[in-house]
Amino acid sequence: MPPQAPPEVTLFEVGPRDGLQSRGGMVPAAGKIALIDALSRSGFRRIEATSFVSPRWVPQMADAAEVMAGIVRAPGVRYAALTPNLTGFERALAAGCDEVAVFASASEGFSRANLNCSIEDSFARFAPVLEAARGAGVPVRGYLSMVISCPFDGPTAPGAVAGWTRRLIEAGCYEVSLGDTIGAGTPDTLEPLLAALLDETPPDRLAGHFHDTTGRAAELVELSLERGLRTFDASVAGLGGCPYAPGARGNVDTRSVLEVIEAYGLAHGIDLGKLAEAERIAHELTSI
Ligand SMILES: CC(C)(COP(=O)([O-])OP(=O)([O-])OC[C@H]1O[C@@H](n2cnc3c(N)ncnc32)[C@H](O)[C@@H]1OP(=O)([O-])[O-])[C@@H](O)C(=O)NCCC(=O)NCCSC(=O)C[C@@](C)(O)CC(=O)[O-]
Repeated sequence: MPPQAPPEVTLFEVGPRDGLQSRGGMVPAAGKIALIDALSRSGFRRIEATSFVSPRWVPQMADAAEVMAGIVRAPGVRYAALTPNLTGFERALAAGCDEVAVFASASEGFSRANLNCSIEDSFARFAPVLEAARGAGVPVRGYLSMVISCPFDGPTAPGAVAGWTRRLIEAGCYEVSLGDTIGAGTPDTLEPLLAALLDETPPDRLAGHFHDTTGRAAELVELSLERGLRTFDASVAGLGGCPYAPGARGNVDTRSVLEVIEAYGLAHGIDLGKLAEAERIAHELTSI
């Protein structure tokens, strides 16, 4: 096979975490491990493997440590996990995660539903995570949910998203992933949001995290690419949803993001043949 060009766009594969966290049936750890290993073989360099959250809140991720212990760690791949508080960070560190993520909401309603606290209080919980991560040399990603609209609070003001994004970066996150958690976005609503964000934050500190509820996520990736973003979250076979966001559907399918990237003539570094094997496993797991 000819050598692939170095990636110009980074795919952050979130299927094993975002894709499997809200399934009614419990996917066994062995199935999650097989999926992550197939994604590693496909060429992803950033894979969100699991989350170290409360098992009372998200029982589907209770096996986080077992999953991390079982995967084959491919060289050059960063295996990431969500950590909402210091307990989560300590568990993730013990499990050998290469990076962690704190996750905030741009809307108060979802912050309370997902984290059981206000947005401001969630930042207070993240502070010790960021401090401990700095001490341990672990990079921290930030997520911001409901950047377009929230099922509890309605449309989100672009200025508020820009402000919380700045706060995450100032707190020490190397990048902020912009979550259209319920897939409400259209190019018309994303355009003013990106304008507000890019006024204060450079595009290389932002990632697009789109859900494909209305089938328009590919258009949002296109617009983001045109505005300079080069990192996108996506989920193998379009797995996904969020247990605390009514109406959230699957993340944008990884393959459809790759198609957009290719249409723009940009390199992504993923082997589409090997991705098919990961897709087969994803379909098998979701038929459980
Ligand atoms: C933040 C809390 C813990 C607050 O939950 P709480 O109930 O307010 O806090 P607590 O401190 O009282 O903890 C409750 C219980 O969980 C335990 N606990 C506490 N923390 C941990 C931990 N890290 N690991 C393991 N156990 C933990 C703690 O010890 C206690 O155990 P008990 O005494 O009842 O036996 C809870 O609300 C929580 O875990 N929320 C996570 C919800 C979640 O994972 N949602 C999905 C991910 S976000 C998402 O999908 C959106 C995203 C990122 O994809 C972007 C987008 O699309 O927008």
